[in-house]
Parts: sequence; structure tokens; C-alpha cells
Amino acid sequence: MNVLNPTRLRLGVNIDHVATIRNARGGEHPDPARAAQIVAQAGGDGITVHLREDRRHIRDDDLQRVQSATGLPLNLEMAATDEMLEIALRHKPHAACIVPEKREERTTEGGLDAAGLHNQLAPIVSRLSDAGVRVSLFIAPEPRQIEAAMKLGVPVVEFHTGEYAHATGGQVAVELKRITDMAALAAKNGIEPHAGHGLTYENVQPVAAIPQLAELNIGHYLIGEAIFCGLEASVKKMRALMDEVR
Ligand SMILES: CC(=O)[C@@H](O)[C@H](O)COP(=O)(O)O
Ligand SMILES: NCC(=O)COP(=O)(O)O
Repeated sequence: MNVLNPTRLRLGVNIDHVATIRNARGGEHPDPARAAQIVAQAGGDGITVHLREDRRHIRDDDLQRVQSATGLPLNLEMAATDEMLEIALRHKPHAACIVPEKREERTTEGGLDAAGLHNQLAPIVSRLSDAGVRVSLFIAPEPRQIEAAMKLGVPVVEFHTGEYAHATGGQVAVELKRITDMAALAAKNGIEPHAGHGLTYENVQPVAAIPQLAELNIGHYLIGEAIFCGLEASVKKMRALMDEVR
């Protein structure tokens, strides 16, 4: 990705909620694979999908179709379960981001406890890595979690930006500083930092300006905006906002 300009902040577009709308009627429209093609035309650098245990949006049969719809790298978000590991090993996406998952949650509520789950995560990380999948951990921006990521030997962490996105008043700067400091700590220790969750046109720029961040993954807001202006336009606008601060 971005071999011509390694400093460019990559935009991974999460297309889960195209599938949410499709599933509302149980048919095939709108098709996430078509959304992936539009993301590619709009200048997105990657496609992210979260195959949830309850299949509330992305379904198993979407993976192959989304993967072959474009030449973009696919980032598969997955819970640390045997079922998801087998699926990931079958599809071999470019990257797999291990996320915490609760069946009853509305969305991913926090980061993975990589420190507490070391023994569960270690074999999953090594089997994915051996299969050539770039493993990432979706963690809170905390030193303890970065230390755990280092122990697990993952090349990438993605910081959960939900706390930042939902913060108000003086807390915004506090949350931003946590992400800024942890991006620097991760990079210093040879881990490529990414970020995502709850990012919008309004809150993306301070995060995009963090120099060590290599990739942002953004979904719900872009698909929501696409209802009003089209997916190509919403991706292009996010891309432009990110580029303005780099
Ligand atoms: C891991 C993450 O932050 C997102 O991918 C999010 O989980 C998308 O799926 P939901 O909107 O179903 O939570
Ligand atoms: N990992 C975060 C992601 O893929 C997108 O999160 P959101 O923008 O849908 O909140």
C-alpha cells in the first residue's frame, strides 16, 4: 500500500453498514462488494469488514466477493475465537484486526484486553502470522496494552478512538493526548499504529495530524454521509480532510 508515498496516511473504509442496510430486507441490495469498488474509485486505500459472531451485517459469503471486487487490501476485523480464526485462515485477508466482541453490544465498546488475554491471543496471532496475515490488535491507547502487543509480537495496533469521539469539553484534548502519546510509544517500539472508531468529518483532523499514525479505519459515518451525498463523495471528502493536515 502507498509504496509511492509511504508517509501518506491511509484511509481504510469500513463497509459493514452497507450490509446493515442490505440485511434490513434480507436481499442482495445494497451490495458491499459494489461499495468496495466505489471506495477504490474514490481513493480509499483499503477495505475493512467486521464479521461479527451474530452476522448482523457482513456475512461469510461477503468475504470472498469483497476481497475479489477490488485490488485493495482487505482488513478483516474478528473476535479471538476458533471459528473466526478458521475463517481468516481460509480467506487469508491482507490484515486481520483482533477486536473484543460482545454479542449484545450495539458496537465495539472498548479495546481488546491484550494484556489479560495473552494466552488466548498468542496462538491466534502466531497462526495468522504464519499464514502471512498482518495481525493487528484493536486496543485502548494505554501503555499496558502496547506492552502486551509487543509481547505478542504483532506488527500493528489500532487504537479505539471511541472515547475521543464521544468526549466533550476539556476531555477532548485529554483523549487526543492519550492517542498521540501512545502512537509515539508504539512507533518507537516498532509497532505501526492505526486508529479508528467514531471518526467523522468534524473530529478526524486532530487524529489524522498525529504523525506516527499510518492508517485510519472509518465506517459508520462515511456510510451515513453516503446516504446524502453518495459514497464516492463521502470517501473523497474524508480523504481531503486527512490530506489537509498531513
Ligand atoms: C471494531 C470497530 O470499531 C468497528 O469495526 C465496528 O466494530 C464496526 O462494527 P459495528 O458497528 O457492528 O460495531
Ligand atoms: N476499526 C474501526 C472501524 O473499522 C470503523 O469504525 P466506525 O467508523 O464504523 O465507528
